Amino acid sequence: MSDVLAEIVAHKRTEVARAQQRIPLEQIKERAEQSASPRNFFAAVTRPKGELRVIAEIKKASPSAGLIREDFDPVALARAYHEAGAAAISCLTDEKYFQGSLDYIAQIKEAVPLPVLRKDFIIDPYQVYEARAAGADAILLIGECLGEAELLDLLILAHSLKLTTLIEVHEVEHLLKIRPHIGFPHPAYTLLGINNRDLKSMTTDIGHTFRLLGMIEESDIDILVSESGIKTPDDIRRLAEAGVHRILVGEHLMRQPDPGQALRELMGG
Ligand SMILES: O=P(O)(O)OC[C@@H](O)[C@@H](O)c1c[nH]c2ccccc12
Repeated sequence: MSDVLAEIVAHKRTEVARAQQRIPLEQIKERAEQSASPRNFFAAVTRPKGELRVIAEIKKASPSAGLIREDFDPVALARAYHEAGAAAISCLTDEKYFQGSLDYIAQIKEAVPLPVLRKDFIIDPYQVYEARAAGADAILLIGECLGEAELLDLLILAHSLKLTTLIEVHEVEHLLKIRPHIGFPHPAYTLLGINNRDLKSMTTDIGHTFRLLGMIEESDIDILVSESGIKTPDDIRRLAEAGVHRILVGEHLMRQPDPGQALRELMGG
């Protein structure tokens, strides 16, 4: 684990302990089970086959970039993304490092019909219940943060709550670890993300997706999401030529005065 990631994960453990004192596990479980049925994030991102689908991200700040967008209204951003043709929304919910909030999810879902991913560092079942209770339709699981047994437990729990999971990796080592579990416990609810950001050097390179592509089954290409560092229509064209049609874009859009217009331009008018 990189230093940044290790620090964030350590902080998450204290955060989960604190949250559990406020709302005990039994109570958050109850709230999760009583919340409305999730929207189908998986279907929104993978259909139709072979066509570009963009997960547009709502992110005010990040450890690598600092403050990204001063004028930050998550609901207005979600509306703009929806009108521009985003397939789904990714919303940072980490408060300390990304200036996000779990409350944004419900606000966004009230404003747009798109499914929403809780983008956070999930290391504990408590956070999965919390995500569902907050209205999330999907959660991110990061290969670099989780051992194999932990990953399987979280996948089973997410599936029992009808959440889609996006399992993301950067390192080859972690791709090898998670590869046998792609599609577990249900093939219709897991997505595989390749994160182009190297958390050690904090640089992004979409070439990383091409390098790892050879290690991914042809049949998994439709569930593959290239994440981070995507900025131009040319990036998208190159990914499409390699068969990658699902992408996750944050910073580039968040830096533009008009993120909706920027998304339209990115997707090719
Ligand atoms: O802002 P970018 O370079 O377009 O990247 C978006 C997304 O991939 C990035 O925010 C991300 C990928 N994996 C994460 C894990 C946690 C927090 C954030 C992320």
